[in-house]
Amino acid sequence: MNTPAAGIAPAVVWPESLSLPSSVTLPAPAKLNLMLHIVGQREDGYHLLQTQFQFLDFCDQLTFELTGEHSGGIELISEMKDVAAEENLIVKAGRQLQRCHPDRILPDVRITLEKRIPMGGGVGGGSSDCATALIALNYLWQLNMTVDQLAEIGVSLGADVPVFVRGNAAWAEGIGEQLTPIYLPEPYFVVLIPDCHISTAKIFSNKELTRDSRIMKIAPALEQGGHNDCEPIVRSLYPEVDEAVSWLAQFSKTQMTGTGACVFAGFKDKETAIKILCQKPENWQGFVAQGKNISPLFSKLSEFIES
Ligand SMILES: C[C@](O)(CO)[C@H](O)COP(=O)(O)OP(=O)(O)OC[C@H]1O[C@@H](n2ccc(N)nc2=O)[C@H](O)[C@@H]1O
Ligand SMILES: Nc1ncnc2c1ncn2[C@@H]1O[C@H](COP(=O)(O)OP(=O)(O)OP(=O)(O)O)[C@@H](O)[C@H]1O
Repeated sequence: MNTPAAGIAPAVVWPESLSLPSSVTLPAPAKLNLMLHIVGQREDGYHLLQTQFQFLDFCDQLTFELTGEHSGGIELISEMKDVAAEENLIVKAGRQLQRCHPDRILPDVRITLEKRIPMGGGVGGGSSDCATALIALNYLWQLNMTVDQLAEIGVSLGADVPVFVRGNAAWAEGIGEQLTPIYLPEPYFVVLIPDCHISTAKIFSNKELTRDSRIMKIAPALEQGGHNDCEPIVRSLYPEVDEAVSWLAQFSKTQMTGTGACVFAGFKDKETAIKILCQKPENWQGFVAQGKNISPLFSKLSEFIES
């Protein structure tokens, strides 16, 4: 019998405890929404979605160092100029964990962020940084919180945080937090980064947005794939995105991820993907990365399991 190319997967099991060195560098992977259907809206304005998330082996890097002090300090070193440290989702993650343990003075931590994931690109960089901070600090501060508790904190910081906390490619419903682990083919994606920063809230509040896509069952959705309901709005508002989709679509089925701006197409082998990326207009930005069903963060942390 042939194994299907896509289906429901077992959830990864995070180790209960890990002995991490006092200075450790961990990845925060980007994600793609391989389809994004909007099927309704909640009373609080949040949209009900059906989406497939897959991770990319294209990551920010976060280095965590325990400084030896115990004064509640979380220092963030980053080149992100337009987001104040206390507004950064990494520091917010740490503050939430501190708030959950008011009776403990947790060790001070210095976090250095090496940012590679384009901001506001629909590839989830902020959410992923946030999730890596939640997972890493849970181990480093020996809080023993469960993945469910971390995912609950995560969703209060951003709708996309839980998928990064849980670590599986996923079929997502609700506002993106009801997750079913899945496996999918792991192609090499050409990802183009149009030169525009798109606000998620702005796209979700657009009157013209389709909000009544037909609700799909998981099996046909995994088999048939889908489209992105935000794409027509974004293409009409941002000519850079429209051009990028039209260009990449010459080579393969192309879609936008999340609320944009990045657009992607998948290819079976890396060489083909690189060859296509090399043909893009010189002033465009982009990269090639492989789709991953298990988060690169989980894979990296597994190296620290004591045998
Ligand atoms: C578009 C996706 O990237 C798909 O994965 C996510 O749904 C967006 O997730 P995110 O960036 O973590 O979004 P959040 O920071 O939680 O929300 C930003 C804004 O987008 C709108 N929003 C977000 C998610 C959602 N399901 N419905 C919404 O209407 C809300 O106005 C919210 O204020
Ligand atoms: N560590 C962080 N990295 C990136 N953005 C952050 C971070 N912390 C806070 N932010 C804020 O979050 C906003 C959205 O960031 P992000 O790059 O995750 O967008 P996105 O890729 O469109 O996300 P999504 O696909 O989840 O909608 C940024 O404009 C920034 O103001």
